[in-house]
Amino acid sequence: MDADTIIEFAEIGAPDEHARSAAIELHGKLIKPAGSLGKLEELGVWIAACQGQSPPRPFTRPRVVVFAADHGISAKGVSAYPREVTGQLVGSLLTGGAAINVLAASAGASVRVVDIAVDTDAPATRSIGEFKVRRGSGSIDTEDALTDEEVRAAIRAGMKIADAEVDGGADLLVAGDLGIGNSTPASVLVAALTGSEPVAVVGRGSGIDDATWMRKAIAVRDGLRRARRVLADPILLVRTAGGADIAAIAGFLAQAAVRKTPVILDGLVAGAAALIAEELAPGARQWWVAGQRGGEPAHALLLDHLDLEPVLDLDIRLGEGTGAVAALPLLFMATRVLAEMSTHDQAGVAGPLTPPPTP
Ligand SMILES: Cc1cc2ncn([C@H]3O[C@H](COP(=O)(O)O)[C@@H](O)[C@H]3O)c2cc1C
Ligand SMILES: O=C(O)c1cccnc1
Repeated sequence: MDADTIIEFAEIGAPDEHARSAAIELHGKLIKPAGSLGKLEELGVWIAACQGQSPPRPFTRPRVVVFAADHGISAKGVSAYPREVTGQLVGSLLTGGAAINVLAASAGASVRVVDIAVDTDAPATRSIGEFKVRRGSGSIDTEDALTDEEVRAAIRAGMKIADAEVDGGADLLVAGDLGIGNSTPASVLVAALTGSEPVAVVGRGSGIDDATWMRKAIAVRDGLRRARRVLADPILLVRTAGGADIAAIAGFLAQAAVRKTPVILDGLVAGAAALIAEELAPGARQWWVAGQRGGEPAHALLLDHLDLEPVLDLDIRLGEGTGAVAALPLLFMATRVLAEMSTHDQAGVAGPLTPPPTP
């Protein structure tokens, strides 16, 4: 095997305990009753621990990378949209008209689009095809999504992109997905890794009707039958029942943790990739926060499995990274509270009558 296709992650270290304690202590000194900023305090403490310093530095380069791929299963009528929409949407992301462009611009993040496996010659995808590992993918109800070589290339691509982003100064990462039909493989992976039945994971995806839901449930059932045979091997699992976008996102999320860079997780599809990433690089989840609770049933299952409590409850079920970026303003606030608020001493404001118990 080519050295470039061996998938190995450095051991995942935990976020810094000293910085965590220092941030908790600092929260107790700021001019507010201890704990009164609720979850914003917990988020700030987590960010300090990830950065290894208290107070944490306000983010300067939050970055969204959207991974686009086609899915063979879309030919089985599991989506509300035809497959060619994926390539068309890539064009929209590049010209700035997609949901993620608008949310990211509002929240102060920049967006990069990567064509990992879009089956098109459109100029838009050609120009971003540097990491392309194939065109499309196999129909996971009857065949593997990818070959062994392809799945490794996709994971490596995600790892390299995470490295390049961190080396380029990104201090907070989001992975987004784009691929008509991709909620089907994502649902299969969640069912496989959480031990759930098909009916518990099949959601409405891009807005499917009842007849489409039935076809999707059958596709998930058949995909799950194949996936369960390879459950013990995460690379084989994503090869069998995932896709190139999911594989690349898994590599990206695991490598972000290796690089000690915090991540906001998006919805079902990025979340399914997060399950794979946690299998590949145990402990990676310590570097992730869940942006919001989405509307897909499998999303709730995967968050439980990763033991992540979402910051928000917005019912976003789009993908593209939107559910993650929606929580970004809160992470900015949580960081700046620690970095910029005055302490009682600095402000000359008297503290509580009796000092609060140390947490
Ligand atoms: C206009 C449009 C924009 C999107 N942005 C993300 N998705 C999301 O929905 C699709 C997955 O749902 P399903 O499995 O039902 O096809 C993917 O493209 C995903 O990225 C979109 C879907 C559409 C139609
Ligand atoms: O939650 C998601 O990530 C999602 C849900 C439906 C369709 N595409 C993505």
